[in-house]
This record gives sequence, structure tokens and C-alpha cells, in this order.
Amino acid sequence: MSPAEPPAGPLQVAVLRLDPDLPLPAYAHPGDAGADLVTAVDVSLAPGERALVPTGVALALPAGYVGLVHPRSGLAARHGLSIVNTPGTIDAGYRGEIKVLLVNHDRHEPIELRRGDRVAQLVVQRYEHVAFHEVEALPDSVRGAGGYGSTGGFASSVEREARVEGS
Ligand SMILES: O=c1ccn([C@H]2C[C@H](O)[C@@H](COP(=O)(O)OP(=O)(O)OP(=O)(O)O)O2)c(=O)[nH]1
Ligand SMILES: [Mg+2]
Repeated sequence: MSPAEPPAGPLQVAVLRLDPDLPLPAYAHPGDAGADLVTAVDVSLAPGERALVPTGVALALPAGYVGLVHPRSGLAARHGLSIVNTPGTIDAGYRGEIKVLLVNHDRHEPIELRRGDRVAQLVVQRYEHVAFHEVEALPDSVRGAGGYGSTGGFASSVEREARVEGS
């Protein structure tokens, strides 16, 4: 790139609006990672209930990119709304309507969503396509097979362990 050339613009992603009255995925602020997706239908979710909701859009992501469908934190904090398979994976070759598998995690209150409400956010990322080759043994590492809390637990359990040791 010569110094006079303008910086490359954002990655172009073709979007098909399956429902002309609904918006394209849109970033709320410049620099946001997630572009909001809306529900194309009214949805009522009883406590613990889930529903696969259409968003009114289909994409053609370029090869080498994936769309990840994440929950929105505001709806999660205020109402307990989340996504069962979070983050949902939108493959580059997928041409169908993007759908979101919403779930109401609140134990008492139903969630009422209206067509056009922003219910999820799409993060587009590059991914690596790897070649898996079988081996007899894996190379050593510092972590080894440690996991599932091997480096320590919650502050409360640390306090509890300290109390037990001190008693
Ligand atoms: O939240 C999601 C997850 C997936 N999809 C679409 C796009 C994705 O490319 C396709 C398949 O998704 P995934 O691979 O997660 O589902 P699967 O159960 O493995 O189905 P398949 O056998 O079709 O791959 O479904 C959505 O619209 N929303
Ligand atoms: Mg799959």
C-alpha cells in the first residue's frame, strides 16, 4: 500500500433482507464488536422457556470468517434473557435466515419481546481452518492436563479453605 492510499474500509458482507421492514444488523456505536440483531416476530417466553426466533436477515460471510451470535448483556441482566447455544455459529457458507435460540432464565417472570426488538448481537471474526493429524503423544506444557478450577476457586471458597486451615 502506498502512503497516499486511504486505509482499507470495513469488510463488506452481503445481507439479504428477508423482511423489508426490519433493519440490517447494525452497530450501536462505532467500534462496537457486535452488530445488533432483531426478532422478526413477537415472542413470549415463560420462565425457563426457549424459542427459535427469526431475525429477518440472511448473510454471505466471506470465506475465512464466522458470525458468532451472542446475547445482549442488558436484556440478560434486566430480564434473564439469553441464548441456549451461546454463541451461535453462523458458517460462512450458510445462506439461510439467521435464527436465535432465545431462553428465559428468569425463574418467575415471563419475557415479552416485540417484533423489531434487538435481542442478540452478531460478532464477525476470522477463524483458522486447521488440519487435524493424529499423534501418539502430545508435546509437554506447563498446564498439562490441569483444568476445571486447577488454578484456584472463588474468593468465598478460598476464605472457607483459610478458615478450615486456621481452625
Ligand atoms: O444460533 C444459530 C446457530 C446456527 N445457525 C445457522 C447457521 C449455521 O451455519 C447453521 C448450522 O449451525 P450449527 O453448525 O451450529 O448447527 P448443527 O446442529 O451442527 O447443524 P448442521 O448439521 O446443519 O451443521 O445454522 C443460526 O442461524 N443461528
Ligand atoms: Mg454444524
